[in-house]
Amino acid sequence: MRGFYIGRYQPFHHGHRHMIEEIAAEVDELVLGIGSAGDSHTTRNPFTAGERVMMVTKAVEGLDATTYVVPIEDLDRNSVWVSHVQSMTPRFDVAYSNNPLVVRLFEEAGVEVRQSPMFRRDVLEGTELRERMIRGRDWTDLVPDAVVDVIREVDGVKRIRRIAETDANGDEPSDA
Ligand SMILES: Nc1ncnc2c1ncn2[C@@H]1O[C@H](COP(=O)(O)OP(=O)(O)OP(=O)(O)O)[C@@H](O)[C@H]1O
Ligand SMILES: NC(=O)c1ccc[n+]([C@@H]2O[C@H](COP(=O)(O)O)[C@@H](O)[C@H]2O)c1
Repeated sequence: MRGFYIGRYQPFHHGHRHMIEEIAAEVDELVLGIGSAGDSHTTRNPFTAGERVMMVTKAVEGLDATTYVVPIEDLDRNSVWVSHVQSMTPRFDVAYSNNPLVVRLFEEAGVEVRQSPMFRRDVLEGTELRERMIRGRDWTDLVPDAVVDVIREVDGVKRIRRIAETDANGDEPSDA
């Protein structure tokens, strides 16, 4: 059986890793969608699709299930989004998500969806991590070591701080 799990992974954190470990126990193969692939360099979406491909690929190394990492750009039309996803990915039998819109769209398209409880959501949340990077607070314990390495390689903390400063000065539009 093959499963599908999509997230923006801005950045990939231990909550995602926990969910993937649970999914890997149920499937033979797992397709990991990098959502909003066309977005980067904003406070809500600081990292590029390529950077997130590196984070996710390295963070799932050693998992029993075979994994495929596929970037997926957003569409203006929710009604055809599931077909768009299916056109970009290996065929899958079940979708995993805790995102209510994603759950609704897959269910309406007749795809089985499985949800799981949030894991340590008080700290394991992308928004919280980005805020910690901007404020200079510790964030490295909340993500796999491989993700720390990628963010260091691309000088990601400096980037997100610069974007946040620009936003605060009102110099540039942002989707945050
Ligand atoms: N701590 C967690 N435990 C379990 N699932 C999680 C956790 N955090 C996020 N998820 C789920 O992982 C998927 C991808 O989430 P996403 O990449 O948006 O992360 P996020 O932490 O919710 O980020 P953001 O705060 O930037 O929206 C969604 O289905 C989301 O509900
Ligand atoms: N119409 C669309 O393009 C559409 C619809 C539903 C979800 N998505 C994407 O799926 C991903 C869902 O991931 P999150 O659970 O991390 O929000 C996001 O990147 C979101 O933009 C896109």
